[in-house]
Amino acid sequence: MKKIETKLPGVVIIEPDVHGDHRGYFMETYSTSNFHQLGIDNVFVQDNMSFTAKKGTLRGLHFQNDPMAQAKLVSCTKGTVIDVAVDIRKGSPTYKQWVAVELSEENKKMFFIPRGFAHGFLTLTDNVEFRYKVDNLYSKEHDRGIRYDDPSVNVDWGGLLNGIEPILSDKDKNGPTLDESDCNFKYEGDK
Ligand SMILES: Cc1cn([C@H]2C[C@H](O)[C@@H](COP(=O)(O)OP(=O)(O)O[C@H]3O[C@H](C)C(=O)[C@H](O)[C@H]3O)O2)c(=O)[nH]c1=O
Repeated sequence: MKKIETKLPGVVIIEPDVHGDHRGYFMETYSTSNFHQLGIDNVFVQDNMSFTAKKGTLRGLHFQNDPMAQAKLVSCTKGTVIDVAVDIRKGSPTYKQWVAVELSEENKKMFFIPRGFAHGFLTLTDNVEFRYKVDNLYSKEHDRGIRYDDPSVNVDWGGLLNGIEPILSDKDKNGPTLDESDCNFKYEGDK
């Protein structure tokens, strides 16, 4: 299992060891010991899975406010997405900066996003299966979203939107910018 740092401290890409043979392949996608070696000791308490039928659908940018903030370990097990994490911790040296990574059934990459970051993805294919582990339970009252096209964050979704609005939930379509939101994360040093 290999960890690749990004420009956002704590936000890392993980490449699992894939054991291929004539039948197909096997890989450990998570173990406490492997992740401890990577310096990730979050205790995951919930597994999620979403299915997105159409290419050009965007889910995000989402987070849960403290005290129900969630770190996420995400991967795409069918299809391909551009996955994005945004630093939304006021006072952080990388506040409002973002990183994007292509996750796919093909590349089997995983992406670890600590608490204090918004997360979202744009589907590049139809029939995307997206799976993730979170280290805090879902809390509807703490669930928040900010606009995928927040001009003060200025995420480059791979130039794939070219001004075409992606398929969005009503919540995401009408979401606030980060400055308009009641996001309550404060920077307390990089973990
Ligand atoms: C997140 C969540 C949602 N729900 C229910 C609430 C709604 O009735 C329904 C769909 O929720 P939502 O539209 O928020 O689903 P997504 O747009 O895929 O949201 C997710 O997408 C981005 C990419 C994320 O990183 C978050 O984990 C999550 O916010 O599932 C639950 O029952 N449990 C949950 O943990």
